[in-house]
Amino acid sequence: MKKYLLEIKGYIIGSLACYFLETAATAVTLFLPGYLVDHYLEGVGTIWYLVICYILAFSMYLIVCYLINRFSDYRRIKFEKSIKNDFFNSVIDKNFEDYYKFDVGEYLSMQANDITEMCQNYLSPLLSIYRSIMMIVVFGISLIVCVDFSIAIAIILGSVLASFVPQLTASKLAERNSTYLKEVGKYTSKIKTYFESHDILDKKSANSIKKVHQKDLESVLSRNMHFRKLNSFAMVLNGGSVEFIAVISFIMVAMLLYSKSITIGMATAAFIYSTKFIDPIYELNVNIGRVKSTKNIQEKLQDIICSKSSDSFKSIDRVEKIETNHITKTLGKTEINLPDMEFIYPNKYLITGDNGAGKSVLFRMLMHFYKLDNGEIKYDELSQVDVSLLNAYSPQYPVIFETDYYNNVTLYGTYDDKNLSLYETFFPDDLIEQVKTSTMSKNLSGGEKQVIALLRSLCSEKPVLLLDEPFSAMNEVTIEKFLSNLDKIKAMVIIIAHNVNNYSNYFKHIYNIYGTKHKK
Ligand SMILES: Nc1ncnc2c1ncn2[C@@H]1O[C@H](COP(=O)(O)OP(=O)(O)OP(=O)(O)O)[C@@H](O)[C@H]1O
Repeated sequence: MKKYLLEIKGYIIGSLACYFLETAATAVTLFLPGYLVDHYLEGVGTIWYLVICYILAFSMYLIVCYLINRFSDYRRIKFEKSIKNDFFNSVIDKNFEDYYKFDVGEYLSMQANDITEMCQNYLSPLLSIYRSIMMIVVFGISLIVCVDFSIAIAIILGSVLASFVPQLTASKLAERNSTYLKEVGKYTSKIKTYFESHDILDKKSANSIKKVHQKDLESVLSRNMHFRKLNSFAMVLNGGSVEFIAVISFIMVAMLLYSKSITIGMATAAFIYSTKFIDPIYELNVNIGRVKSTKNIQEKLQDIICSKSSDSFKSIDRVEKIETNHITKTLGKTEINLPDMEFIYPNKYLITGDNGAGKSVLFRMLMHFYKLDNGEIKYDELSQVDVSLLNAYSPQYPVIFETDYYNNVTLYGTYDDKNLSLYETFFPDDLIEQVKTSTMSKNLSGGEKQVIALLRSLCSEKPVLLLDEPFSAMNEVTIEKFLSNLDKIKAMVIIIAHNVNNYSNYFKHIYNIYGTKHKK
């Protein structure tokens, strides 16, 4: 958090300076009524003097309040922007295993809710704590100087004791808040799937989904209620301890007035100060609680932002031969045994096999997303290499960005388009025309999306293309046109595909994978 606070130190200093001016202006407006009560008989000049002082102090207070709000907006936006950016970049940079520690919905919820919530409940309350301390000090001194020492000491001591009360509930509150936010992450993940299921739902299944959703919603809100229940109690406890100071000062003013130890003006000032003194103490208590309630969220976000994926293998961008030897991998209850395979640049390979045999898992191992349990994968005799510049991976379900054709195939301009027009000739003209003219690639058909995914892999110009079911939504004409151009691709191409009989004649090298054992 320190790094983010340092980034906005200018705004923080500006805010603190404004808080000081606000406190000074308030202290003057609090002092003047009592002074007026004791000195109004001194003449019209004194009264005018006090009126002008009051108007000036009040005007300064208004101007400073405006500045405080502006500083608050700027620092809040900058703070949130830095954290959201760092969070997004860290998630994007994570390796496969680290990334899948959380679900996409949980990341969405953290990016959209947790960070915003943390900024709301951390930054402003943290500065408000300083503001409250400043007010307590200034009002405390004013009480001692302008009112009466014994009242001032009683109020100050009571305040110090009251400021410890939030500690009683703070850690429990933080724990409940973090449990609630975790549930919100899971809920976001689930409703994402429910909304995506919209098109397959009929009236009956829609009702089932509504019931399941209602249960999920009740579960997440019950967590919120659990947090709020304690929060309500904490507020009453913290508020009550602060209000108790008002009771003490009331009793003391009454006794001092009775014994004629203070004037009516001093009593007026004591009432006004003690009421105003209570506000910052109350705020101090509430804000300490709010800052503490974000502790667990802060730790979770910091874990994600600070943990760097530590693969520091040698990066390679060309390869002559890839070999797999005696690979086994257990995922959940499934044990996968893969046959030994050899892939030579720039040959083209077809991989086929039963559903669930481990074909996609093989690609994830070639990408080093999964670590092997046994066996090895060698890239030109090397087993510890960074393959991100070598392999272009196209997963079973095409990833389509919410942008146009060009940005999709070049991945927002990352890849060169020098051979794009050549690659476009690998597909039927009318299909390419349709894909190119669509302004929002998200709306394309399944087969059209697969065209985009293939063109993106080709434009990467990487020497190894790993294409997982690239034709599953394409018609035969399109598939055959692409396969008849296969030899024009200057890369090692490994394709996972079913209905092998239809296009096995396009491949000289075919591997069949039937090695999965299901554990009991
Ligand atoms: N992360 C995972 N956790 C648990 N099991 C997994 C995981 N990933 C894959 N599996 C299991 O491993 C097996 C192989 O999956 P894989 O996706 O490689 O199959 P596939 O050969 O590509 O099948 P298909 O042709 O149906 O796409 C399946 O039984 C799958 O359920």
